[in-house]
Amino acid sequence: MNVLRQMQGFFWAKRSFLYLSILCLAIATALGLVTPNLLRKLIDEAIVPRHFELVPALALTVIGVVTLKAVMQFLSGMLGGRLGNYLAYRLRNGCYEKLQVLSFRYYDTARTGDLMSRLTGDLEAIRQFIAFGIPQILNTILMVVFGAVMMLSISWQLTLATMISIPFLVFVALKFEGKIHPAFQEMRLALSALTTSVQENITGVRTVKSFAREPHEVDKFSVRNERYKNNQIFASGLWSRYFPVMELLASICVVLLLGVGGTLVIHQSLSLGELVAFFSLIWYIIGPMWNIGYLINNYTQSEASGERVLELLNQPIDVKDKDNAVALSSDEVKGHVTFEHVTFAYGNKLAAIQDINLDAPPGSVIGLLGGTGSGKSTIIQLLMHAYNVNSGSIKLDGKNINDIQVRSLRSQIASVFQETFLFSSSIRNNIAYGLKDVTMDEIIRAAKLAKAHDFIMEMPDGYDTVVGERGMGLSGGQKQRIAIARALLKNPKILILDDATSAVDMETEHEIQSGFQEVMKGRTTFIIAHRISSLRHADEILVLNEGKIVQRGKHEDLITVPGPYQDVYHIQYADHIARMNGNAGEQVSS
Ligand SMILES: Nc1ncnc2c1ncn2[C@@H]1O[C@H](COP(=O)(O)OP(=O)(O)OP(=O)(O)O)[C@@H](O)[C@H]1O
Repeated sequence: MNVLRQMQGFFWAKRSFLYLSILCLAIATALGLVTPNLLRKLIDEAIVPRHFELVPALALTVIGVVTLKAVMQFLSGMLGGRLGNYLAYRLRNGCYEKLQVLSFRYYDTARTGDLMSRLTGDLEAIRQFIAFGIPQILNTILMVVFGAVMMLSISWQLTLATMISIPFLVFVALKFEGKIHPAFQEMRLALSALTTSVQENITGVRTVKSFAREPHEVDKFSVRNERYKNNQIFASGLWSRYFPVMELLASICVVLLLGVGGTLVIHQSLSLGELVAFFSLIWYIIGPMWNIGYLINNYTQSEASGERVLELLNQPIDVKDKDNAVALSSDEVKGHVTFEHVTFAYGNKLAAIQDINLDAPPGSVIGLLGGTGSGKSTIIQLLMHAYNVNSGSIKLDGKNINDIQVRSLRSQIASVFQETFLFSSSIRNNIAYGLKDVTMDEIIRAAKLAKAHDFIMEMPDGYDTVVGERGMGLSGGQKQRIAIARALLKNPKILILDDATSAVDMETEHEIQSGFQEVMKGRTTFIIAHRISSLRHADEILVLNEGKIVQRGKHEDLITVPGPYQDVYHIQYADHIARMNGNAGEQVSS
């Protein structure tokens, strides 16, 4: 119930549906009680005293009542269904919006399959509970209460006899629930493992195929499929045992009532009509008992689903705008970036970067070089305010980025990452991603600068060619060039190239970089690269090792001093250096 209270905001606007649905349900349940009474009348006042002229009117009344009850049930179901759908719709939107604002820190540990199941399976469980679960629970309560009152008004002795069987029925129902609940949970886990297999297999299809691991994947899937099948067999075994046991208990109750009721009729303390009416009321009490296990199960499952959805909705946002955060105006931003003693660690891990200082005046190019895990990408992530720094400060034009609206800050930055993500849409839309009012000419200009225009024009539909999910159908280099075009089109004040040209050949890298020279003018650019050729024109190169800056300076200076930069230079330019030395040797000897 606490879960429902917390979700109130999502369905409160349509609460009238809930009230009307409950009202219709109460009317339908109450109308259900009229039929046994009419039966009693029919037997005691028409059939036994042989007043057959009353039969047509009573029969018509029964039909009228049953029809009205059906209409009420329909309305209750329809209104409940609408409310359930409305709530699920609002929650789905709410969850999706939340996913957009959650910080990177959340995504560092989030699992795709888990999030998908919250947005699908869990939301469906909540919808079902609101649409059918709540009406069923209320229906059960109303049936038991109305039925018991009515029974008591007919015969307290028979009511007592009925009540004797109830503890047994409830006991069996609860025992069953105790077994079926874990079985369902196990089934859900097995299904989740099964879907994860499929998801990972499809996502990682290239890796699977390149390692020829198809048989292993098939085996893995078979094991999980088997586990799911066994769970289902176990659960259906439980169900198939449950109903016969309940039926047996109910039949014993009916036999008992026949005995007691028959005796009362013989001794004329009960009329025949009353006995028949009582029998049709028994199901008012026993019927709901059959469902009690299912209802409890349904309730606990939906509550668990509700908690999982609420956990996502209530997830704290790590990086968010301060109340007085300012919005940047593109015309005023110059792009002067400074890091002052910045230290940062992911979660409880060791610091990923330590005491980083840098000054990137507007229009300058900063190169970042360092081994794997040395902290290059972390510096960039912090500049985009993906995480909050642990200590120190990052400033843009002298303003601490903590005081700038996150979206406004990011709108000044365009990045091209190592891995390019393309949406399954046209190339044109992928290049113009996130930008409104972009002309085709601008898109083509950006694509030309990124050296993407020619290969796009060779594609069947040119810029309208739809690329597959994650850019399937394009080479790594082509994807990267589209990403570069996307970044250039954004016309940012700060450009980030995180190993941006790693997937293109040296020649194309050179071509793209000469394109960059032009577009980088007036923009502060950060280049992360493993190739010295990408960094050599930078105004300052920072060499990182284990999160610390170990060398800094210009290419020409860095190659002259012993250190990691010179080492990398020697490795990458071994041929060139050998040639130079050879020439020098020749000159000396000649
Ligand atoms: N999202 C994350 N969660 C936890 N730790 C992380 C995360 N990203 C990076 N790290 C850790 O932070 C350190 C610095 O990583 P970073 O990605 O900045 O290195 P890098 O120099 O860019 O490496 P590469 O050249 O391989 O991309 C590493 O020890 C890495 O394991």
